[in-house]
Amino acid sequence: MTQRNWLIDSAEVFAAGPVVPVLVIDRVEDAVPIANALVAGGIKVLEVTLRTPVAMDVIREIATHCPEAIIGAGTVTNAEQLKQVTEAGAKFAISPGLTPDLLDAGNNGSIALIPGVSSISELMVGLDKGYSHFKFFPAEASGGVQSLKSIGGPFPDVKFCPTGGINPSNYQDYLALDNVLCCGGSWLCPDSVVKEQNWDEITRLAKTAVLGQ
Ligand SMILES: O=C(O)C(=O)C[C@H](O)[C@H](O)COP(=O)(O)O
Repeated sequence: MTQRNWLIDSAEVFAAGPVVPVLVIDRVEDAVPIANALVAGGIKVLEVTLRTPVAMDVIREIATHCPEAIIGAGTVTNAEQLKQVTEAGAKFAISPGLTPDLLDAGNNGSIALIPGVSSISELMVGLDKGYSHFKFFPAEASGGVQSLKSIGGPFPDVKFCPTGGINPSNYQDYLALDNVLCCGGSWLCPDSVVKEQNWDEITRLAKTAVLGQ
C-alpha cells in the first residue's frame, strides 16, 4: 500500500458527497457567500477551479472563514499548482487528468489528490501509483453511465466522481452505479445566479440536489 500523509483521505471526500459543486469564482468577495449558501443547502465538499486569476485567494478565503466546508481545488494540473493550493488551505485537489509527475507529487503531498481519467490506460497508470479514487472527466462525452458500468467489470474496486455534462436530469443515474460515490458539476452554482448574488437560489439548488428531487 502507498503510505501517505494526507490530511483527509480521498475516500472521505467522496463519502461527504453525493454532489460536488464545480465553482468558477471571478470575485473574491463572492467566495464566502457562495460557500455559506452551499453549506446551508447541505453541501460541504466544494471544488474551486483554478480557472480564474483570483482562485488561490478564493480558496484561502473559504479555508479561513468557512470551517464547515471541505474546500478543494480543481483544475490542478501540475506539481507546482498542487503545492500552491496546499499552501492556500485546500483540503484536497482534483485534476481533470493525470501525469506521472502529478501522481508522485500527490503521493508525497499533504492533501488528497483525486486524478482525472477518461481511459482505461490512464486508469491503470493511476492504479500503478496507488490511487483508487478518480474523477471521470469529461463524463458524458466519454460514454457516461455506460462507460462507468463497463469499467466496473475489470476494476470493481475503483471509485469515481464523474464530472462534465452532469446536470439535474442525469446525476441520479450516475449515483445509482456501485462505482460512483459522488458527482461533480457546475449546475449547482450557475454564473447567472452568482452575477445576481442570489445566494438563496444557490442554497435551493443545493438542497434540491442533496434531497434528490
Ligand atoms: O476545471 C476543471 O478542473 C474540470 O475538470 C472541468 C469541470 O469539472 C467541468 O467543466 C464541469 O463540467 P460541467 O458541469 O459540465 O460544467
